[in-house]
Amino acid sequence: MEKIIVRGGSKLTGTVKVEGAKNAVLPVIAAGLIASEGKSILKDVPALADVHTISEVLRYMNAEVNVENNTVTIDASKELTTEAPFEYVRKMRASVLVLGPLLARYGHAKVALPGGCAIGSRPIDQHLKGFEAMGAKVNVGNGFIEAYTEGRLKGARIYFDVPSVGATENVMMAAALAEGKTVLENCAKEPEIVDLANYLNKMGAKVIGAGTETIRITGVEKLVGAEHNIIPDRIEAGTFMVAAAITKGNVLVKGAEQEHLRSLVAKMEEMGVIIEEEDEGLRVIGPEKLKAVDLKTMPHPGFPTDMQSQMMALMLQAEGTSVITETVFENRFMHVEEFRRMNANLKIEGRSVIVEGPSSLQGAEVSATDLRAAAALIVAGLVADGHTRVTELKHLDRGYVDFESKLVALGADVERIDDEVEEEEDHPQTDVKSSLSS
Ligand SMILES: CC(=O)N[C@H]1[C@@H](OP(=O)(O)OP(=O)(O)OC[C@H]2O[C@@H](n3ccc(=O)[nH]c3=O)[C@H](O)[C@@H]2O)O[C@H](CO)[C@@H](O)[C@@H]1O
Ligand SMILES: C=C(OP(=O)(O)O)C(=O)O
Repeated sequence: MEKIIVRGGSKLTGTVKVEGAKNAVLPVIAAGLIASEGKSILKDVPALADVHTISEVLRYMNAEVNVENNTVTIDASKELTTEAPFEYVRKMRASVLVLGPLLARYGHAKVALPGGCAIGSRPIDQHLKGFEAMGAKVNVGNGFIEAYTEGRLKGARIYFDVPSVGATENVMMAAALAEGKTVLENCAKEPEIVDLANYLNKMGAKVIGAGTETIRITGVEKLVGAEHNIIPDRIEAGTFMVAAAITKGNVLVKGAEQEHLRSLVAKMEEMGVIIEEEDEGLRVIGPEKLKAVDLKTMPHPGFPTDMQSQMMALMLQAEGTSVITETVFENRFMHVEEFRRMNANLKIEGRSVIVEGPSSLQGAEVSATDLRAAAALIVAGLVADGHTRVTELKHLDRGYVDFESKLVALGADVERIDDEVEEEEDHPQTDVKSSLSS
């Protein structure tokens, strides 16, 4: 098993470039299924495990997908299979995003039920409610969701009970090929939804209002492949911003979009971090002392839940009591126990965590509980005394490209090793022959 070893104590300096956004590229690749003609060429695609998983899902469905040098080409013009088995959905929940495109194009889609995960139960009732409102019949049973419709989906007015990113995307894709007009209300407003709408529009869709509460879609009869550049990853950018701040460093995060990061920038500034907008991105300068703050995760433009664990690491270094309240996912505090192994002073109270800082963090063996927790533990390791060993790297690799190499380029002492090699070094196996002869 692989581990990342972090030796704390280095200040980060220099420049790091962010990749294309995982949460933008996954729905965009799923949307590639909707094009019955032409090829899509997607650029600035991050080389992530999740990108390979969603590409495998499309290939399973008979689409041609080529992933090379940050470019993905998709040709979905052949007849497609409309089912996605559990082996893919298990690896990556975003596989459910093929439901909308397939249902709209073929009137049928069957996808394994995603089930719960480490951060919460993550139901998909709002996706299904949207499809049903457009005339689909939906059956959930035997571990599958199956949706079908006679003829085309019909445009409808749909009010989401919660502003769900995935439901907004899935239903928006379905509505792009539906008959007539669809109005989606109480939509999620994340930048990744705007990116998906832009791609759909390049394919010939008529979507307006993405990024606001109300999205209006006029259905068209067919969509064709298009070229599209994926937006920069605001969560990867935010993670490096926190890494720079926690080490009292000075880092230019190239590609960080101030517009997408307002809530994070505001919170970090409240803590005393200096953040300057430059032509190429955001420069982050960590202060000698960080101030304690309170924060609450909320749908965009509120503070992103995907930055909650990294900010917890930063708060561990702040002077005083900080409170983090998680309102998006009901179980996204699994990393608290791992931070405690590093000597952090944290207390969970319902949906909040009370952080008493500054903690003198100590290196320990910790396990990544989800992908952001993986990054947060590594970031905490940058200021811990001694070695921090982070395991369960499959989570990290879902969402970060070359995380450790990028940190090393900024001056951190971080390496990925194979567990067995490390054990071999710690306890070299006795050479049986030489020990017998001695
Ligand atoms: C691939 C991707 O883009 N993942 C992001 C996406 O996940 P995802 O799209 O799964 O997250 P949602 O926005 O759907 O979830 C937000 C909240 O809505 C609830 N909910 C959602 C759907 C539904 O049908 N019913 C329901 O109750 C969820 O349980 C959760 O409490 O947005 C999350 C919230 O910003 C991020 O943490 C994830 O990184
Ligand atoms: C929770 C996340 O992603 P996903 O929805 O793909 O699990 C994340 O990116 O932090």
